[in-house]
Amino acid sequence: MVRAWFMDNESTDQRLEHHLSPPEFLTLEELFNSTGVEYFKINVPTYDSDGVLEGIRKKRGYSYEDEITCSEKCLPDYENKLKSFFTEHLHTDEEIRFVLDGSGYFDVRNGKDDRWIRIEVTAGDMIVIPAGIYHRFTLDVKNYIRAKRYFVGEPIWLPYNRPCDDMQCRKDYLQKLEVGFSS
Ligand SMILES: CSCCC(=O)C(=O)O
Ligand SMILES: [Fe+2]
Repeated sequence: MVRAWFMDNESTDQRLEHHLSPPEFLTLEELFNSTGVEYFKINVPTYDSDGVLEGIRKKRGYSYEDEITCSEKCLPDYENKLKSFFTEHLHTDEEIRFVLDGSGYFDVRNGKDDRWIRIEVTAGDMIVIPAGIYHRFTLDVKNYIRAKRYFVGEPIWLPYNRPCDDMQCRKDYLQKLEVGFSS
């Protein structure tokens, strides 16, 4: 079961869980309603043949796919990449990740009050981070994740660091936040 929770404001190691005291968790429905983040459970041993991932890809038009491994050994320019992943930013398109192995945290801003929500992802978790939402990523204390990345058309990975509130994708996102998300 994927978990999501509101973060504390401690400036200790970003790889720690950073729970409030007492911890305050969100359900997937609460996460979706307050951020637009979507979640799919995929069975890693059978995803190639069971049709679940294929169905999502077809329905959403994901035409591009590749794989990324984040570990000190496998990721070129590791330190700088991790720094930029964890710098608050947004994209003009969805950020789609399907975790094959390892684990990590995607942090997204709560729509209502801008609080950080931490989403823990492990093998079998597929998340879709909407265009225009402020977010960031960090490895956890195990320092390893392997994930597939998807994209509609030619991939654009460019991050726009906060603040970039004048961008059209940000305005579109805020509009969806106001009227409510629909998948
Ligand atoms: C789990 S994928 C690693 C993070 C990443 O690709 C990103 O933040 O863009
Ligand atoms: Fe991102």
